Amino acid sequence: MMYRIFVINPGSTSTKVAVYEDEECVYAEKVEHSVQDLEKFPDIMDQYLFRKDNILSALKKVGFHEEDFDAIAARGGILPPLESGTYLVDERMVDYLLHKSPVKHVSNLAAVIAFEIAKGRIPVYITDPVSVDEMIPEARLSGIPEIERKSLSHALNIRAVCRKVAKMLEKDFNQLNFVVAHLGGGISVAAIRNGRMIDVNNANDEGPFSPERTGELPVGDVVRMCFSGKYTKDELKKRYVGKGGLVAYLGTNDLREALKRAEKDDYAKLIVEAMAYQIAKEIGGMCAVLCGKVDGIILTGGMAHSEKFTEMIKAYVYKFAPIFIVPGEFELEALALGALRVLRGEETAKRWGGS
Ligand SMILES: Nc1ncnc2c1ncn2[C@@H]1O[C@H](COP(=O)(O)OP(=O)(O)O)[C@@H](O)[C@H]1O
Ligand SMILES: CCCC(=O)OP(=O)(O)O
Repeated sequence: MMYRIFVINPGSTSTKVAVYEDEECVYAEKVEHSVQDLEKFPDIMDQYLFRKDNILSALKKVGFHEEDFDAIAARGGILPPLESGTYLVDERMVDYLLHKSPVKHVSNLAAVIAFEIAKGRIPVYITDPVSVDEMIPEARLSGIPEIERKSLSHALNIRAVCRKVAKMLEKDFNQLNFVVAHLGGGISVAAIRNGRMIDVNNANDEGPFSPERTGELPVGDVVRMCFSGKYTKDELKKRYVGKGGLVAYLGTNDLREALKRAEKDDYAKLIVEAMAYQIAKEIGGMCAVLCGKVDGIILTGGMAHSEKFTEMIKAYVYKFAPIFIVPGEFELEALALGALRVLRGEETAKRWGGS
């Protein structure tokens, strides 16, 4: 029996959709949203109808209808911390994502829209949401009791590329240790021990600076900035997520553009090299988390397309473990395969305990 799955993955500036028939992707589209379109919605969650209309139009354009699918697979958003795996979406989860999630992230919309499209006729699944949390206890402490470190990462792509490399090595993912650096608009660097993500930088607040985010900052200076009276809370937030990193230094979030400028401009060269340096430093830290027992360091995400950039990182970390470059992201595929494993009965969908 063939299963047809509709996949929904909203990103900050686009919504990606795909149709899978078993493991085969028969249709994929990235629906781009202009800044002008998105600016109409000051609150991300108000984009709900706009995103849903875009998704349904994309479907209709290629002749699919809601009733053609056996399931919908949606990117999981910011739920309370949870184990990796595939979860059945229910009303309580939808309510949480819509009204209670502590972080407004566009991934929160995916399951909500999917649930509305499914109308209870077919199941909706999320796989490895942003808030997958498998951190070991010692990774949780920040140094201030009221603040616990949070596991908010590109868990879906990180786990998908681990599976790919494990398959290449003809080994079981659950018996391998990896350090994975997802190098996108935001950056997550994770330590994977026997298939579990035991530590990862929060891609919004910690780790290296990235094309659009500052990552970790010197805390004393941040406090001074907060109390300077010069910025509102929202302005400061935008400085560290959205307008930080490459954007702050070079006015672009595009590594290709930054690399081009670096050929002639020493300042741009310094910034790109500093980003590679910070990424390497985080990778080194995660190698220590794994006590140096690392089967592979995986570089993935959009920036891993650039050989020039991955070579800069490799120069620091090549002695630690074999390096695997898996450019781009495999989120649509990972969502489809997560749902497929459940439809085929190879895995049971987890029920979300709620909050
Ligand atoms: N072929 C490429 N060469 C170098 N950098 C690239 C390439 N493709 C994408 N990038 C860079 O990757 C970053 C975005 O990563 P991506 O994973 O696509 O983003 P997102 O996190 O938004 O999904 C941008 O800085 C972009 O310039
Ligand atoms: C908050 C962690 C996940 C994340 O940063 O996703 P995007 O890069 O897609 O915003």
